[in-house]
Amino acid sequence: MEDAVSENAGAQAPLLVAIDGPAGSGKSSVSRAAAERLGFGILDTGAAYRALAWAALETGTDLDDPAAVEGLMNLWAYDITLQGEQRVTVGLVGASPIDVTPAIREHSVSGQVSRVSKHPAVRERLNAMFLDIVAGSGLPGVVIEGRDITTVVAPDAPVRILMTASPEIRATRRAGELPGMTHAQVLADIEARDAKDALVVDFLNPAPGVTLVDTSDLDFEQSVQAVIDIVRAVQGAAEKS
Ligand SMILES: Nc1ncnc2c1ncn2[C@@H]1O[C@H](COP(=O)(O)OP(=O)(O)O)[C@@H](O)[C@H]1O
Ligand SMILES: Nc1ccn([C@@H]2O[C@H](COP(=O)(O)OP(=O)(O)O)[C@@H](O)[C@H]2O)c(=O)n1
Repeated sequence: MEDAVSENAGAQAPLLVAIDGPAGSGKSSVSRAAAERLGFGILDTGAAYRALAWAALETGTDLDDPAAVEGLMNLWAYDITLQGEQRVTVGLVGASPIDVTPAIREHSVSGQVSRVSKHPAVRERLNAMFLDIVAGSGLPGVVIEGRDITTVVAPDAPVRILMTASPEIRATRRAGELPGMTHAQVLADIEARDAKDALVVDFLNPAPGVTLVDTSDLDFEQSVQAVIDIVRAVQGAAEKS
């Protein structure tokens, strides 16, 4: 990572587009489509928390023990693609990197991620890693999406968006992706995870200066366009000044 940063030391910093929001609001899919059309990269920060939880489960690390999780972070090498199909790899000392792209989306991991993401020291280290990845990307812009991106990770990003939707709508969207589960089960899962995550970060109310995009009544295309319009407006204003 350090090599990548120094190689790009002379390059202009990428335009940062920070997007927060709860599960099922459209953060990942809408951010990805908007980034592709803008020619930007996309950094899915949740994937790192998922990969860390996966690595902890894999190595028998106690997910509730911050020191143990930090110890694990000293031993892992994490990599994620910013463009094209998403690929996530984790290398643990002494082992070759493993492609964990599908594994980190499994229910067995999703249900455990909040246990590692609740530790402030772990968040701090991952947040620093996210900024390194963006700085070393060499891209004209990067959309970075996750739970506390607009407030903690990139509070100075030129574009900051909170993407929301009602819990019922979010559950309907997620249920469409999880054929084995009923709407009620998915809604219960989403509400439980919202409650746990909300103990650590407020991702339901926009901080000052953050633009709210409520996708409850927007279809996918309209949601992507809403993000692109906000980015273009900021780019236009920057060109004029
Ligand atoms: N505005 C929208 N209208 C309809 N479906 C949407 C919309 N935004 C996202 N989706 C769909 O909802 C599901 C969840 O979206 P996703 O991007 O994974 O949400 P998040 O990253 O916030 O958890 C996906 O299947 C996605 O295609
Ligand atoms: N910036 C972030 C991103 C994810 N996370 C944690 O990682 C989990 C998975 O994130 P995700 O973005 O993949 O989850 P979804 O919103 O896509 O379901 C969340 O439930 C949070 O516990 C976080 O704490 N901070």
